[in-house]
Amino acid sequence: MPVPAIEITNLTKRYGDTGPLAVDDISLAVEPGSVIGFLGPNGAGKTTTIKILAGLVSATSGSASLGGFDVVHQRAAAMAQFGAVLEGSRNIYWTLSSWQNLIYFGRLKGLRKSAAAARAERLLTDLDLWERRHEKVGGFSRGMQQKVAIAAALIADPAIILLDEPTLGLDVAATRTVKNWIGTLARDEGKTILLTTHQLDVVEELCDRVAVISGGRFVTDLPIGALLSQFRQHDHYEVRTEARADPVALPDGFTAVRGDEDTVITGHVQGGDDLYALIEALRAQGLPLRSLAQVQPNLEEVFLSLVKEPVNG
Ligand SMILES: Nc1ncnc2c1ncn2[C@@H]1O[C@H](COP(=O)(O)OP(=O)(O)OP(=O)(O)O)[C@@H](O)[C@H]1O
Repeated sequence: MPVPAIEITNLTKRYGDTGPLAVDDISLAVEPGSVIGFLGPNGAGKTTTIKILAGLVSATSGSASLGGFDVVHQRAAAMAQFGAVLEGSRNIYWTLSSWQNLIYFGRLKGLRKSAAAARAERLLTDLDLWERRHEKVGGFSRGMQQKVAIAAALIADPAIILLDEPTLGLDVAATRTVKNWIGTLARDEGKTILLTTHQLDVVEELCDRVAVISGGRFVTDLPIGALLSQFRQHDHYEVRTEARADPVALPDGFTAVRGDEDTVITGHVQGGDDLYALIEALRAQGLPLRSLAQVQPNLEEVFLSLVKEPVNG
């Protein structure tokens, strides 16, 4: 791999002298131009890790670097590598307009006024905010404010973008806009993006790779396809038959739920024999086979089983 865009080595964080480990010896190397989803339940250590990368929290031990620059020992160079939108913190000034915010953050990042203005125009146009650039951000909807926050993080055109819950609290339309925009930044502009989210459809759509953290430790770190295929070793089938008052007798491993129209039977099938046994059982009870489909787990199912039962990454 070329120099990783984001590198974390044996990183540990304990808040206070006696608190539990919020981050417990994690290591990660993210290839330039990739999008990595950082997933985990509440309190898993995601925000702490991002704050260490952003230079806002100091690590207890281990190291972190951005674009090859150590966030502690080469702080200025490391800080110039990224833009961040952090969860729950107000990343922009609500009493200023989006235009004023972007110029302010551009100047703060060391841009000349003309460069900041050119970049702000492009970002606000891309995000459909150009017409309203002189309105105060405080009067914007949550989705528009989030778009301005992301634009502010991108004002100096950083190579690395850290996004903590970028779609939190957004409605469907605003989520779609932000999601599309993250996709464009990754695909067309080659940015390296690390994002945390509890919205797994966001991860499934945008990420090349997923690292799942639980209790401060990585549970797994895999390309998204590999992660899903771990759960496809056994085919999961859904079979529909008619809804009857009597319970349906099923071979082991299958469960039935009776709806108004159909009875839906689901189960993991480890070979053709399992499926034949089910079909034979239905036939013996005079139940017609209305449909038979192979169903794939979605990322949410995968994530929940990872947190419950670790697999090797
Ligand atoms: N400033 C702090 N002082 C003390 N403990 C903290 C502090 N910030 C976080 N923690 C603790 O560190 C652990 C990890 O928290 P962190 O915010 O990193 O998790 P997270 O994965 O981002 O969770 P969420 O999905 O809820 O945002 C938690 O046990 C949390 O209570």
